[in-house]
Amino acid sequence: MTTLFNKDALQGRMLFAIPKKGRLYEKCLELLSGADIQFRRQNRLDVALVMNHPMALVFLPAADIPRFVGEGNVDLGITGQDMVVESGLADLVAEEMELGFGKCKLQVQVPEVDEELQTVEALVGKKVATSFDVLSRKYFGDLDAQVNEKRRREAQAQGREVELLETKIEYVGGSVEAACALGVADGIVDLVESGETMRACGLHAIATLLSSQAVLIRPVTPHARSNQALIKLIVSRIRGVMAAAQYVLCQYNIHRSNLDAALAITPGRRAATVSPLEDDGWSAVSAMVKKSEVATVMDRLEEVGGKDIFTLALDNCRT
Ligand SMILES: Nc1ncnc2c1ncn2[C@@H]1O[C@H](COP(=O)(O)OP(=O)(O)OP(=O)(O)O)[C@@H](O)[C@H]1O
Ligand SMILES: O=P(O)(O)OC[C@H]1O[C@H](OP(=O)(O)OP(=O)(O)O)[C@H](O)[C@@H]1O
Repeated sequence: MTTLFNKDALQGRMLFAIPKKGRLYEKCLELLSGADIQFRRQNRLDVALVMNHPMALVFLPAADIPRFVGEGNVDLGITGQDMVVESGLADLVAEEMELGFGKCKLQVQVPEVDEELQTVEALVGKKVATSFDVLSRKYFGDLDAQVNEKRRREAQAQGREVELLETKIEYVGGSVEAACALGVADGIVDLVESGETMRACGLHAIATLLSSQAVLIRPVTPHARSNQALIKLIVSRIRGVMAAAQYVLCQYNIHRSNLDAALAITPGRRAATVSPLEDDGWSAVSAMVKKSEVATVMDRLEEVGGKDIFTLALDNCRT
């Protein structure tokens, strides 16, 4: 019987790594569907052959994807920027594009009630629990050095000995937010999006290590077997899905005397399309407008005499 965990089954296929579960999974499936990457994932299998391209999807833990990409075992991958930095392999991984979902911040959090621990300096020498131990060791390593240097200078001025402090970073695999309540740590370093988890645990943030979102990544040094043409096609399709999600097509009519003012409001991505109307002196304009700016753009078009203004959602596009 042939299994998908067989090198031969994957021979000649471009490999694309997708988080196997968790916060990024559903959004990745939407992106694959928008890019018309067709596959059927069999129950319990972490490899799926793509039906309409010589390609296979490999479902991996988000934390492992930077290594598989960086070492050239797969040709493309989606994971969080936080995972890329935490992997320590950022130099081997090229960020092809930010994907606009999975937005969060990696923050130092402490119990709100603990009045003595309201700055990161106050955590120096104490215990910090996290799943991001590489980033946390670096952050607190630098902070320990700064705090110790200050203490050393103060002690020297007073002619006394000083004890150097070292923050202890405790790795925990999940449910980091429970660490303080359980007495495992004085503070934590964990991801925050809405802040609900943090607040529910009586914690608040006192510093940010980094801001993150999902990214499409590829190896800096592609594998010799890589199908570069297919990689380029898939990247371009994903870019199209991303652009379609960010833009709408705005159409309106405008008298030619106000056309310049209107085009300054809707310059389009490259240029707006202007067509003459039968009605003397009027033009029809269509231009791509950022979704986030559409209400303001419509207000401003009305102000300069725009008529019959409407927007159309984009399903997909290439720009
Ligand atoms: N609350 C959140 N909001 C937005 N994005 C998040 C959030 N939590 C995590 N992420 C992003 O999703 C990535 C994967 O996190 P997730 O918690 O889904 O991990 P996971 O792969 O399911 O691992 P595990 O379940 O073992 O913790 C993170 O690295 C981060 O980039
Ligand atoms: O600010 P919020 O919107 O509340 O999100 C933050 C939570 O999301 C992540 O965990 P997730 O729920 O993915 O589960 P995990 O703890 O198992 O990783 C993170 O570790 C926080 O616990």
